[in-house]
Amino acid sequence: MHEDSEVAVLRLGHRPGRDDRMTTHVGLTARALGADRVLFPDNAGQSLETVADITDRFGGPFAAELTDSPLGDIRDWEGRVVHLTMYGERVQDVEADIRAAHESAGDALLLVVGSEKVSFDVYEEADWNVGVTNQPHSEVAGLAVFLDRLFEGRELEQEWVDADRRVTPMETGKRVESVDDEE
Ligand SMILES: C[S@@+](CC[C@H](N)C(=O)[O-])C[C@H]1O[C@@H](n2cnc3c(N)ncnc32)[C@H](O)[C@@H]1O
Repeated sequence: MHEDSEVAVLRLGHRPGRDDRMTTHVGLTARALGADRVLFPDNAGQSLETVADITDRFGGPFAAELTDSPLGDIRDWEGRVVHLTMYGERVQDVEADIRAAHESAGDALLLVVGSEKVSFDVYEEADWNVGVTNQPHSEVAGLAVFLDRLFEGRELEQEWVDADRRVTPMETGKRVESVDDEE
């Protein structure tokens, strides 16, 4: 979480039309919950634009990029690869090892989430295949729980820089303030 070693999220696969909102939400969730960067497949340009727009307005640092070689990105990753899958080891059993690799050993993490069927190569390339429960659900939910476990809740306190606007938390109602108006 903007510490020394990076946490990046790779969205594997994107079916235009059907996956538009899910791919965008993978990026928004990665940003909101402490990842440094998201990599989208190169047919997900609309999701990239949306995430970049949110980052412009609500702050960063956060990077969104397209990749034409997601499997190559996994193979060439200089760090450790965590693949989120309902078939994997239980997150509560492996989170401490993953956290130690990231925080103590300083390994960059690539968190991989799928859309449709994920090829077996990914299971083999991953350092950890991790299940957030071993029940089928969603890449967005799996990513959110995993990031919160990885950062042990510290991501909820993060400061946002270069934001144009900021939400003021309220018991009732909605308030969004321009950052320039306050400073
Ligand atoms: C809708 S699922 C489809 C998975 C596909 N049927 C397969 O065999 O890989 C899309 C993605 O959600 C994530 N996902 C779904 N359930 C999960 C779970 N229980 N734990 C972790 N990730 C999960 C995985 O990243 C998965 O690739």
